[in-house]
Amino acid sequence: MFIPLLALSIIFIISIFRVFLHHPGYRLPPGPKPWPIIGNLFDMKPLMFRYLAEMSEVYGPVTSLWIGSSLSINICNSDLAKQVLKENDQHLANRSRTPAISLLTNHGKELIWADYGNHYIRLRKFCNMELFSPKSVHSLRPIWEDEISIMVKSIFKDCNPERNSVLRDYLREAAFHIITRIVFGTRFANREGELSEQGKELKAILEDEIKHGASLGILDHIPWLSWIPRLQKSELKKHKGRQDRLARTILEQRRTTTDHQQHFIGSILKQQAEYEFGEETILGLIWDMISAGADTSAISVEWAMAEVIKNKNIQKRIQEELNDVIGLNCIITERETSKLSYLQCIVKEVLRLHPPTPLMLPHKANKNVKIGDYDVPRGSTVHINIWAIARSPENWEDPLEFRPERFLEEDVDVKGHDFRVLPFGSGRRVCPGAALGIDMVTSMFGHLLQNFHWSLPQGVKPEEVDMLERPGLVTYMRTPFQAVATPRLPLHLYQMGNMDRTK
Ligand code: HEM
Repeated sequence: MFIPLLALSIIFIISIFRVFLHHPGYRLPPGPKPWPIIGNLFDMKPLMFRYLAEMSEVYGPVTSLWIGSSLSINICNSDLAKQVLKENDQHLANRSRTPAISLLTNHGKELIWADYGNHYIRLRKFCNMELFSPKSVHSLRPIWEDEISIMVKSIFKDCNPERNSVLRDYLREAAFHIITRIVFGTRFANREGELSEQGKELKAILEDEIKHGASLGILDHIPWLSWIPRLQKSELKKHKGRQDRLARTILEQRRTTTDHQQHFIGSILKQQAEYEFGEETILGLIWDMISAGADTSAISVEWAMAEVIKNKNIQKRIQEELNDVIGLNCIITERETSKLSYLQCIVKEVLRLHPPTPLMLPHKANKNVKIGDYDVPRGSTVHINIWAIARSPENWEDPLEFRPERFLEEDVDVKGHDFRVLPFGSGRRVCPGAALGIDMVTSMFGHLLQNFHWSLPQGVKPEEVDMLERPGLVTYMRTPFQAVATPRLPLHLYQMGNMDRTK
């Protein structure tokens, strides 16, 4: 009895020391008072970006929270975001990893969770030059056009005025096949949607990934208590083993087949020697691309559909544009996308109002820096609340209104150059898949609106649609959005192959 009590007292005293005296002489941003050991853990809310936005109304645009004994600095203002992502970018480009993420990524041996340094710079160069160059993104287009055509046919098959479509089911299915084809160069299902054994395993792993990524035990936030065994550790190790086994098998199969299609594994294997990739890095890169690429696009299209279907005038205007530019006897191709200016504005507006990663990904300071009037000590985590910044009345007129026209009135970049709207982040760690993401979202959304007229389910009023988010690193709508689809093109077009449906 005496020894546990003594141990607890020592932990208590150390924690007080760590929370209150750890950063003497620093002027830290204001925030709610932390408790010993746990810091502000009990202040945390499932929708953290909403809570942090409320907190900034009380304490100001830069605030701090103690998560256990880790300091988290939260930015809710576009000028301060610029200080983080532009002026101090080099010193704030590391990543904060929970123990679970460290285990799944071998302490950041891949790209997304790697700290900024030689390994990261090499990988990032490879991504920018090889995987996401404009030429590569362009050559991947047939993959997503084919998958979108399969999605349209599947919605058409299920069309029935009595039946509500759960859009997320179609979008996730399409995004899964697009991203796995882009990465592996293989479709893991037949045209009827029946998954192969590898496809089933891939899907199961991705479902588990969400579960593991989201399951942050309280102890995970208190790094200096890392000696206490974590219950989920063995489960995480099992998950990682399963991931590696599957990716290794597919990698070996791809190594021995020659094809001329563009896909990520092909580029990785071709450049492996030049960029000195070890197996660990290749496997990590594969899972990075799949996890970063699939949900973000499906989420954006689901939000876009909800906003447009709620607002009949916007749906009417976009369909008029589609009629004028493309007509009713063929479907959109890449050639026309650039002429669909209202469609592009809708995509920008949805990324402004509903960024799929509202707090981006956590950055970490590798040096003491100053942001605004405050110190950001080395080792602290920095979150940029891009959700709050894009809804700030300081930056936007009627910020909560979904009004795509604002982007017709002002040409605003959404790929990291305008700090009022940062759905892809900015600076060194800006999303390398931004152009691909925008193209995929524009294409999916455009096809859905060109092929079908959409209405809310019988009896549902626009104001009754649940526009809250589901908690997580990426934010789907809390309630899967449902709508009724009615075909608007000549029926024979839904039966054709993708190529035959174009002009
Ligand atoms: C609508 C679609 C997308 C959105 C909104 C989005 C958004 C973001 C954001 C906010 C970040 C974090 C930036 C930061 O921490 O500073 C990020 C990072 C990343 N994204 Fe995307 N993304 C999208 C699509 C994609 C796609 C399609 C891919 C690849 C197939 C991709 C791959 C990545 C990778 C690898 C990173 C990590 C970059 C790094 O740490 O250096 N993303 N993305």
